[in-house]
Amino acid sequence: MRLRFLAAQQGGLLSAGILLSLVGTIAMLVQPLLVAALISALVGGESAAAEITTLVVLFTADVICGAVGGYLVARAGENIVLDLRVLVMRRILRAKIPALASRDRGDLFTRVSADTSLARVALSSSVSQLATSVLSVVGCLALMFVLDLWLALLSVATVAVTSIACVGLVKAIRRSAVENRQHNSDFGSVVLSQLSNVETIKALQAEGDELDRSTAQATRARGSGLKVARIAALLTPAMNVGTQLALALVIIVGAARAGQGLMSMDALVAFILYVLYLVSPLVVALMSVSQFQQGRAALDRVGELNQIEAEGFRDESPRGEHLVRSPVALAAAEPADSVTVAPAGELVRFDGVGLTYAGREEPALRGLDLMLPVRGLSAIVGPSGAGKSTVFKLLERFYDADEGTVYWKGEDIRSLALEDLRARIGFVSQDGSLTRGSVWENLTLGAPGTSRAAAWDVLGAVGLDDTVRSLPQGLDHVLGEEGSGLSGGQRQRLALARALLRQPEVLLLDEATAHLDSDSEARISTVIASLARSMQVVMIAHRLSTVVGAAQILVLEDGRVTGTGRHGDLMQDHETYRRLVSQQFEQPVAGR
Ligand SMILES: Nc1ncnc2c1ncn2[C@@H]1O[C@H](COP(=O)(O)OP(=O)(O)OP(=O)(O)O)[C@@H](O)[C@H]1O
Repeated sequence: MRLRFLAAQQGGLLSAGILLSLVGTIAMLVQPLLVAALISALVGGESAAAEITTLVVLFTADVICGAVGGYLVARAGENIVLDLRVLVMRRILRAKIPALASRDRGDLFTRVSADTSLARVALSSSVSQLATSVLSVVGCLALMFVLDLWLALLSVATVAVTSIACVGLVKAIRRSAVENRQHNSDFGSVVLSQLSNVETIKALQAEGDELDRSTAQATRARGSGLKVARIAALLTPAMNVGTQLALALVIIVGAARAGQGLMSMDALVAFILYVLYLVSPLVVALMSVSQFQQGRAALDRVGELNQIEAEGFRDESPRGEHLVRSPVALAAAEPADSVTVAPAGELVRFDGVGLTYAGREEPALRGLDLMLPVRGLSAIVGPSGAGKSTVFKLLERFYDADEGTVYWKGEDIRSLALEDLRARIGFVSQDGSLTRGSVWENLTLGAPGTSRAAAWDVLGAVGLDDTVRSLPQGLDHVLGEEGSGLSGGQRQRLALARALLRQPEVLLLDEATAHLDSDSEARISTVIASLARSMQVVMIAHRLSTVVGAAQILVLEDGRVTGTGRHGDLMQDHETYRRLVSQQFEQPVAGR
């Protein structure tokens, strides 16, 4: 799998770190033997300078190798997390909208943040800990056997019985930890949705209910966390009981053997030190196997994101700067020998287009036909749920039609490179969709090469220049989450300016004037009318006062276009349009 590759890429760093840690472990393992030699020298009244010097050297090597090795392994681990997160975020940001829509946002968030961290542990520190602790255990045992066979057999038997009991505990910890991670992920989902809807929660005075909801999830997470803690709390004492038992037996039997002259006192001291050394690496070895398995499970969860269906971009990592149309880029992108040619003046055509969203029985669009010319103002009106926004989503290719074809200048849009198609479309959604960051960052998102002068021009065009000048840091003023700090109308005008900076051929406005007061609306209407002289502007509008001047109004009902024409024609011929208009104006609006 590609993700495992990431660990391989850090192989050099990891191996160096593990190797150094192993050297440190060997330096530690030899120390009891030197202590024995030191005791023997001191008891025999000989000079112990050599033993003391070697002990100091070994101790220093143990500390330095352990520290540097640990750092290198941690560094490799952090590199792995970074690579993993970049890989996964690239996949998520390039994912097809339907593939993302079917997933829980909290679950995605946990996978990208918490699971990548767990995967780091599996691929770095647990591997290193396992290697050093296995070496410690094997080394201790081997040296114990060298020192005294019978005492070693006795210790191994005692420690083995305890270890078998502990393996059961480690498995139980793993099961509960998996459950705990799921509970934490569920808690994260609830918190995410509450943070996104905090104003609605307040307006509905539902703080109490929502607090109950997040508390319930947090309580579940606490429950499973405590379960992990309870079992983990048993593990070290269980291992300690085994060691104390082994130690007691070693002291009793060892002293007896030393008394009988079967082993020396200094060997007994060294042996006791090895018994003491044995416990901690044994616990660490057991825990690292469990961590490794948990990390592998997390890695699989992260790896599964790699299966999310991605959109087909020509460029491996598309960035706005390559995509914003310049006259040169545009000329190059025009199909030279296009087989299909659009009728003169035609920009977009929907031909018998149908779409049913996943999980829905009723189609959102059915056999929809429409044509958008290269210039002019078009308006899409119709009752709620008629399919107006879906038309935009198909044109942006967030979704592909189940039946029929959408054409761009006579070419099936599925045959165009996505980056070329989207570079030609400006889109302003109902909420403006701003993000945390400065006005400048929001404005130039998708148009990174923009000059300050061009930015002021476009802000002036949407009537936002004075507002931005009055902000404490002007263009560099930092907005809060989702553009908070600006009014709804100002956010929409900033989003409109951002779309205009990309010099689109078609501008899609999904109720983009919905939040404007009549003054701002009049200003924007003037801007839109002048834009429509050089490009196609399509407005979805519930406020029909904004569309009466449109060159064509398309009435959508139940996923079909049931009428096309100017306001005056539709007032005469189209009953639904007349009804929509009369619902908004006390007196039916006179035809133009
Ligand atoms: N992502 C989606 N998944 C499932 N169904 C959807 C999705 N988006 C829209 N729909 C459904 O498709 C139909 C058309 O939706 P669409 O948003 O295009 O209507 P609309 O005319 O823009 O409505 P409104 O004026 O209320 O915004 C509706 O029945 C809606 O519930």
